[in-house]
Amino acid sequence: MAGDQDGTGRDGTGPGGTDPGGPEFGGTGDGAPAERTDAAARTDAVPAVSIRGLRKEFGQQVAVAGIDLEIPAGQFVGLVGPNGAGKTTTLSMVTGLLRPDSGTVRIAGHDVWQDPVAVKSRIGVLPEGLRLFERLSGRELLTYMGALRGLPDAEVERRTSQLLHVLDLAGAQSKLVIDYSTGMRKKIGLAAALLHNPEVLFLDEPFEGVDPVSAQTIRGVLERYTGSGATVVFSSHVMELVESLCDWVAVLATGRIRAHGTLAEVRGDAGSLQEAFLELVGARAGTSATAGDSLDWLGGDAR
Ligand SMILES: Nc1ncnc2c1ncn2[C@@H]1O[C@H](COP(=O)(O)OP(=O)(O)OP(=O)(O)O)[C@@H](O)[C@H]1O
Repeated sequence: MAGDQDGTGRDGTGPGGTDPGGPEFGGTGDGAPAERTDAAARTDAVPAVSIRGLRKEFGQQVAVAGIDLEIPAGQFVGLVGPNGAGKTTTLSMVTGLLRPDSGTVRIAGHDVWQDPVAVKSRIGVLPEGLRLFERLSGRELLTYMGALRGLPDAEVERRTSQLLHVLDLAGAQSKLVIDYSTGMRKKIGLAAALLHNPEVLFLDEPFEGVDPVSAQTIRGVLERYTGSGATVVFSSHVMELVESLCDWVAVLATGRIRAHGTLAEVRGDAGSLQEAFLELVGARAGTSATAGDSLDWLGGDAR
């Protein structure tokens, strides 16, 4: 019910005893905590993501119809919407992977298209349909990504070992990525996205195809990461997951933002986020019954 949570969507105890015990998410990772304090103070004032008039069409299809949204820093943010709502298109534009037709995006105050280097050093991305360097092993992939990010070798080695351990990939570290399962790919992709300790992490359906144990592990890592002041923005269709994880939610439908704010604000008087979501996206009453009638050939009675 509305108001039964403290708005954090988290109980503060962390996930089922998972103790990442290592990667200094949210810190500088280079032994400079004072810098991080300054950074945290800065991001208090500056939104993690600021979107203005964002629009994208594919031919006749308006995928994103002019979005304005400010995502506060230090939050666990869920971007939810039905199939085809424009979530992936929005995330692709926000992370600089797809050029918008119009509009601007700023990450921690930096324009994604005017200042791409500043933005890319501050973000981590786990995109939909993640493409990885398939012929590298998991460890080699992280080592390579660390080098691309310009991290010192010893630091890459340290972070890689810790991430592999925490994400339960240590046993598969020498296996080629092409031989990884769907869930393992998500986890190594997440490790690659976290390696440089970004300020804002964007995840497109991070829990899709992930078993409950791995989901809990990923959850633990992300909760630890946001707990230190970083921001996670993730897309999902799974309302229960969003409700249990997120501080802040934006609901997208037909390329437009239908609601945004804290979980309690978006849920309003509805019994659950799922109910609020169905109201917001205009789910048609009786849809399932109608579908049932039109499928009169389906099922045992029709044989
Ligand atoms: N490259 C493309 N070419 C043509 N149409 C596209 C392209 N990418 C997305 N679209 C269309 O834009 C709309 C938004 O798609 P998008 O993938 O952003 O939605 P989504 O909310 O991520 O959906 P889902 O939850 O099903 O992944 C859809 O109608 C889709 O068909």
